Amino acid sequence: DVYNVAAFSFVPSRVSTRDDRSLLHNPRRSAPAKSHSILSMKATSPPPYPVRVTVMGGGNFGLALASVVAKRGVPVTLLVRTEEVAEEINENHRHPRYMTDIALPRTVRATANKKTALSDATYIIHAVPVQYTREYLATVKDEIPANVPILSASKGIETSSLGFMADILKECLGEDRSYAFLSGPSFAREICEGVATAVVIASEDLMLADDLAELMAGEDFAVFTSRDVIGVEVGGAVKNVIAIAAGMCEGLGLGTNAMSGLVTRGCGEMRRLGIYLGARPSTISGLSGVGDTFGTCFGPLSRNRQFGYRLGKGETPEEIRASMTEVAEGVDTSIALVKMIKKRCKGYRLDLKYPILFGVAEIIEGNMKPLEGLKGLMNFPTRMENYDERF
Ligand SMILES: NC(=O)c1ccc[n+]([C@@H]2O[C@H](COP(=O)([O-])OP(=O)(O)OC[C@H]3O[C@@H](n4cnc5c(N)ncnc54)[C@H](O)[C@@H]3O)[C@@H](O)[C@H]2O)c1
Ligand SMILES: O=P(O)(O)OC[C@H](O)CO
Repeated sequence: DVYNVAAFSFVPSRVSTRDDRSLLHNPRRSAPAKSHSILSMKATSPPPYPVRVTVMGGGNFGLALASVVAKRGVPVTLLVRTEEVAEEINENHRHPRYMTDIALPRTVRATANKKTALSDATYIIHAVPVQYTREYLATVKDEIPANVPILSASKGIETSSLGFMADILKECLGEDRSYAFLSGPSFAREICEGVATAVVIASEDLMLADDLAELMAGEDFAVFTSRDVIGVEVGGAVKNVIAIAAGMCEGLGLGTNAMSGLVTRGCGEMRRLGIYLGARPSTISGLSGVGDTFGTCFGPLSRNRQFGYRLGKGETPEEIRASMTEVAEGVDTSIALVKMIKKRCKGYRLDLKYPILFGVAEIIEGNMKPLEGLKGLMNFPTRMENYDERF
């Protein structure tokens, strides 16, 4: 499996005692109950200082990150929305709705009591989808102790404010605490199965990023750090929109040439926007940018890609939305992205600078069919290939 062989090189050298079998893709992962059998559930040593982690959001990614922390031997509490879900997790070590075939580490404890979950947390991980975040934070804000750092794992742009997670968190929880942002190709299911995963944690407070990396890194979870918050956030938001386009490409029955061209041009739009907003180009080329775009566009697990695939097959955005039980962040983010680009990027004919991002938004809004979008991209005037120009 080329992806996983490549992933070996991401594992930091200090992790030398790993059992390499636990890093391999599990071909039997679709088999229920045994799907995580190659997981080495043993905890590695916890940090030599007292730490308690609380994860807000008991969806797929909240479960995955709670598992990562628990496997490091660190006490972790999952804050879920109902006592019924909490009881199910505490008694049967499974979530009743998300990844129901995955057995969580037994040390993951769940509660619906905000005070119990948050009052003594050393770090709080936020894994609630972007569009619900503001409303969610209003309900927990009073229980979050001052100064506790927050690690956000959500990817996207809020439709109401056109802000990234960094903007929303600072507005809702204040500018005084430190924030960090985890991103990169990291499907919840593969994390839970112990398949090798490499992510990046970005923070303006590099010591916080280092501490979180130290806390979370393990034999199957490599963590890199960065100071480039905007770069990491642009990648996380844009890659989901490119994945919708890639799914459409697949749904329309196009080939490898089309898919490769589309994803490369999409990454070019990501780079152009990132540079415009102050990102480092190398961040866009890294795990949270091009890396996550590859994982989301080419792998089978992405909900955004699945959304696009169904669009390509002829379903309407409304039909797909109504039938999806999980969040595909790229859908709302595509609309927000276009508005944000129009608001923040100077220059004219921005639709020609970001044809894929603008095209996906038009299709999601029902103004264009996927095939028309494709024809529009193919009928573009001849021009230089240049991803560095800002506008
Ligand atoms: N699933 C993954 O593999 C993955 C990987 C990396 C990043 N992410 C990101 O993590 C974030 C969370 O995604 P997920 O996959 O866990 O989502 P999900 O669809 O699995 O779960 C949704 C979560 O949102 C909560 N929720 C639903 N409606 C809500 C509401 N009105 N108010 C408050 N909470 C509500 C649910 O209780 C649940 O915890 C997203 O931004 C996603 O892009 C996901
Ligand atoms: O399933 P998706 O499309 O939300 O993607 C999940 C993660 O962002 C992959 O890194």
